[in-house]
Amino acid sequence: MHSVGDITPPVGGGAAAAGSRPASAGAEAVSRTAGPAADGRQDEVATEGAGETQNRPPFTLEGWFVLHDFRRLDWRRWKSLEIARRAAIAREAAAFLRRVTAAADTGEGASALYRVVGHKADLLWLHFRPTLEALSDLEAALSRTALGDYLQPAYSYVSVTELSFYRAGPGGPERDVRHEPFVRGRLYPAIPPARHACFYPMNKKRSGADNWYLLPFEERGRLMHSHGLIGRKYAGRVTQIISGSVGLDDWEWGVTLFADDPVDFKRVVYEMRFDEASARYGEFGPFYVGVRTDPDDLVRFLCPEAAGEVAAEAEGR
Ligand code: VOV
Repeated sequence: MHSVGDITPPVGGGAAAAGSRPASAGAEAVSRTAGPAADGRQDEVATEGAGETQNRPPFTLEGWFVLHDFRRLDWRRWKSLEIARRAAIAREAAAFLRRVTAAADTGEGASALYRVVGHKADLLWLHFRPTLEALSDLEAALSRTALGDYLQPAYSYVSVTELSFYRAGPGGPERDVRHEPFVRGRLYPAIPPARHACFYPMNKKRSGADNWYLLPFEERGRLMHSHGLIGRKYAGRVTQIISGSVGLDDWEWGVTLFADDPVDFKRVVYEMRFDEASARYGEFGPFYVGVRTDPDDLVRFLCPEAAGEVAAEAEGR
C-alpha cells in the first residue's frame, strides 16, 4: 500500500492486473470536473464559481467497478431435491464460477467466491469489472443458473476501486501515475489468494464537532497518513481493497480485507479503532466474513454426497 500521494509499493500484494479502464477522476480546490474524452482518458475541465466555503476533496483515481453480491441458500427447498439433481446443479454452479473467475486471465476483471460464515448470507460473489453493465450481467447470469432458483438476495454493495491522494497538489500527483504498476494494482486489482475475506461498508462522520468533511485538507491528510502507517504494519498479512461508493450505494466506502489468518482482521480493525481517523470519524456498517471457495469446494458445500464424483469428472476434463 502506498502512503497518500507518495509513490511507494502497495502493502501485502495487490498484484497489478492488466486493467482496461484508464481512469482518472479528480476533484480539487478550484473545483474541476472530469469527463471521459474520445481517447478514453479523462479530460479535466475547469468550472467557474467554486464558492469560498467549498472544502477541498482529495484528488482520486478510480478503476474497476465492484459488486459484492451476497446470496442466501434456501436450504429447505435445496434439500428437497434428489441428490442427482443437486449434483447436476452444483456442477453447473461450479462451471459458472470457473467462467466468471476466468475474467482474470484476460485482464477484464476479477471474481471470487466466499462462503459467508454466520447467518447474514451463505455466499459472497465478489466481482470487479470495467463497467456497471458487466456487473449487472453477472448478477443476472447467476440468477439464471439453476442454482439461482435456490438463492435469495441477502445484501449487495456497489462501488468503484479508489485511490485518494492527500499529499498531492490540487491537480493530483506531480506526474501521471495512472499507469504505474502499483496504481494499476490498486485500481485493477487481482483478488489476493488469501483464504479469508472480510467486507464492511463505512462512512466518515458528519455530525457535530466530528465532521470529516469540514476538516481542513491538511488535517485529513495527516489523519490518513497515520491511518496508512498502521495499515503498513500488516504488510504481508492483510491486503485491503478500498472502493468508493458515494453516489453508488448507501455508505461512502466499501472495505474488503483479505487474510489467511482471520484473526488478523480483528487485529487490524481493532488497532485502527484507536487511530483518530477511525476513532473519531469512522462509522461502520455490517461486517461479513467468508472463506474462499473454489469450484470443487462449492460442489462440496452444495452437495457433499456428489463431491468426489464431480471432482473426478473435473480431473478427467
Ligand atoms: C490493512 C492495511 C491498510 C493500509 C496499508 C491502508 C492504507 C491506506 C492509505 C494509504 C489510504 C489513502 C490512499 C488510498 O488508498 O486511498 C487509505 C485510504 C482509506 N482506507 Fe485504508 N489502509 C488499510 C486498511 C484499512 C482499513 C481496515 C480500513 C477500514 C477502517 C477501519 O477503521 O476499520 C480502511 C479504510 C480506508 C478508507 C475508507 C480510505 C479512503 C479514505 C479517504 O478519505 O480517501 N483502510 N488507506
